[in-house]
Amino acid sequence: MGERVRESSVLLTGASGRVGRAILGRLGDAYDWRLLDRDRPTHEFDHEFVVADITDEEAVAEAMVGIDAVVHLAGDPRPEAPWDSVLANNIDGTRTVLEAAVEAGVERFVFASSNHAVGGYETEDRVPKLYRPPDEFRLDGTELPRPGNLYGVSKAAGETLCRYYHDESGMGVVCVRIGNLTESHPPKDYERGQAMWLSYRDCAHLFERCLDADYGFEIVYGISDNDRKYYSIDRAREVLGYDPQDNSADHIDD
Ligand SMILES: NC(=O)C1=CN([C@@H]2O[C@H](COP(=O)(O)OP(=O)(O)OC[C@H]3O[C@@H](n4cnc5c(N)ncnc54)[C@H](O)[C@@H]3O)[C@@H](O)[C@H]2O)C=CC1
Ligand SMILES: O=C1O[C@H](COP(=O)(O)O)[C@@H](O)[C@H](O)[C@H]1O
Repeated sequence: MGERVRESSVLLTGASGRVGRAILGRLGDAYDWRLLDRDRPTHEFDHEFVVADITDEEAVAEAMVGIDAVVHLAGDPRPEAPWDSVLANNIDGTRTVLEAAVEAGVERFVFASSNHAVGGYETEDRVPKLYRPPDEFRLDGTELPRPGNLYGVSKAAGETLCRYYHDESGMGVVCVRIGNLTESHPPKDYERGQAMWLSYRDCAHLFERCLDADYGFEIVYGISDNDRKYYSIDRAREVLGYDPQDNSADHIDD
């Protein structure tokens, strides 16, 4: 299978949120988007908008009709989210979206995973030097998940669901362990956030590559090309053609 054609119909779940905004802000005209969120949009979108909860199997199946690719962002993004919420929104919701995607013959599925799926690697003996440039420790996506909270557990479960549905159906799936997305500049006075910063520009480019590249099953890290980093972006470069333009070190005096 070669690179995607641009006329793809793409379902974007969780479209009203921050990551959705970063993607649509730059790629709004690049695909035929169908947006989905449980919250009604607070502003006008130039795209079809489905108000639905991703745990509603019928509504999700209906939203999947005619869709070529899915970017699945909907979920509870709070690192401190309680179990009942991540169980429903992040685990059950992700299973529902994956199931409907396979049923509808979707070709590409992009899952918003998180740095928190591997937060447990930030052990006391590794931090804070892990967040600083000379340190050579790197996670590259081949390591086992090691969540540091129940939210991270739910993201690791989402990745496992992605693996299962890929193996069952052959649908191309990429799990993006997103770092810390902030607009304009990296978080201030927060070394961890600077090491895993993802700019809006690089975020949109990465998701564009996830929609256009050819792959089977992948786990990649979604961060900018920061001097300070403990996540490798080599796999994203190799398989997806990710070519980030931003670096948190360039904003140190902002
Ligand atoms: N913003 C970041 O830095 C990071 C985000 N992520 C992941 O990316 C995804 C998007 O995150 P953000 O945009 O930051 O969060 P957000 O809270 O701004 O957006 C999430 C959207 O999903 C919707 N949603 C939640 N549960 C839903 C459900 N059951 N059915 C339908 N819609 C539902 C919400 O209404 C919201 O509009 C999340 O899965 C999050 O875990 C992962 C790592 C870092
Ligand atoms: O998965 C996520 O990670 C980012 C970064 O984590 P943090 O603990 O350094 O804030 C977080 O901001 C975002 O809300 C979450 O979904």
